[in-house]
Amino acid sequence: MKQSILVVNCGSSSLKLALFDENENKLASAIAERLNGQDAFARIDGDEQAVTLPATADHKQALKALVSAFSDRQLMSTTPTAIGHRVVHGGETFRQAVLIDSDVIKAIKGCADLAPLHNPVNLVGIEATREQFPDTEQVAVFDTAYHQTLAPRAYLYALPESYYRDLNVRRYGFHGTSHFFMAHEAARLLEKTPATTSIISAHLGNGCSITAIKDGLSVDTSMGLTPLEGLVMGTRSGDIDPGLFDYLRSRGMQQAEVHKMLNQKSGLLGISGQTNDMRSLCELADHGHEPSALAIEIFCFRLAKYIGAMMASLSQLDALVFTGGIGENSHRVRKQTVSHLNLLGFDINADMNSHHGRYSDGRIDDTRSRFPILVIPTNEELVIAREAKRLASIA
Ligand SMILES: Nc1ncnc2c1ncn2[C@@H]1O[C@H](COP(=O)(O)OP(=O)(O)O)[C@@H](O)[C@H]1O
Ligand SMILES: CC(=O)OP(=O)(O)O
Ligand SMILES: [Mg+2]
Repeated sequence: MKQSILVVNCGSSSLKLALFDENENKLASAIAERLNGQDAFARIDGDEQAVTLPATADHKQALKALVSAFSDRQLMSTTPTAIGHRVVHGGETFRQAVLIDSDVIKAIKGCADLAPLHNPVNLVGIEATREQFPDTEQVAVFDTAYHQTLAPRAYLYALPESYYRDLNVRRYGFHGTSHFFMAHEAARLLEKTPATTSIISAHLGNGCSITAIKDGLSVDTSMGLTPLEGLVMGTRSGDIDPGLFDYLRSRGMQQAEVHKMLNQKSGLLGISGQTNDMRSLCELADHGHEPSALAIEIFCFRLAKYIGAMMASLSQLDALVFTGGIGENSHRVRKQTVSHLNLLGFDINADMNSHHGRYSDGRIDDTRSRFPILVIPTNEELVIAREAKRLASIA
């Protein structure tokens, strides 16, 4: 019988699916967007015809519809042999991926307070696939797991120690699956081994984070207790002064309102007043829209400052790596970011940067640059599929 591994990534309003065969070939991938609201929309990559969904479809309905569409279009012939789920917050409970059982589900629920936008919806995905494929082994792969090698100097906040001891308040870090993949891909491209490779990995998607990786291990990262800390993101503010809470409260704003403002109305969207989509922002900026140009500049400046900060954790640097939808595609963001780092010795090659993809080694640094600069497409789904295959003991 043919084996296949289904990878499920549930975001707050989206569902991404990928299907792999036992040899890690991607058989199909699909996305459903605008779930739990109006105008849900789904499509299979490489297929122009949309997959029909009820307008107010939730994650469960979207999953069913996409799995049936995979079968109807002959992309999937049998029940998957294993299912891998992205789970955002594993707290300190999960240092690595695990097979899902009822205790694991309970523990993931236990971490939900720390990632209220992500974990509950990850659990909806797990419940939906357990219902649809009750006999298939399921594996949870945590964004936080790769960052469990951070030392106390990097993960502790300068708060009274009881907050860590009694309330688990610490920096956890996220996007670990992508940063782990960068550590391995960069080593491969540089013809080294991960255990001897040190990089700074900038994952720039809707959520953005940066990680210092020393000899293959995460040693510092920009996201903290929740995925709100650090870089400027699509709709999240990243770092702010916590004094803002007192000030806004004194001006009559409620906690829920502040939460929504910082998570959903800030970042690129907040500054530009237009969109959280970097591609659209670049177009707007090209047409002279100043708030969009400013949003891009604040995004790049914060990122550049963090690249400098990440160097404090490393004793050698083999490459600066850009990944995620923005990191892989926006030559403007890469150029503007590196322009703040000339004093540290980073220099980009304008031609290689704007024609990235023409060169198979991923390099975009100039010969003058002290450090290699790489663009590497991320593949979180492949890492999740590998973990699912490993833990579900597929031959
Ligand atoms: N050609 C491009 N130029 C600039 N930004 C791009 C381009 N292609 C994609 N992006 C940006 O990548 C971001 C989405 O990244 P992605 O990694 O796909 O997100 P997610 O975190 O949802 O997986 C969006 O801001 C999008 O505009
Ligand atoms: C943790 C996080 O920010 O995830 P995403 O980029 O999917 O929002
Ligand atoms: Mg992504």
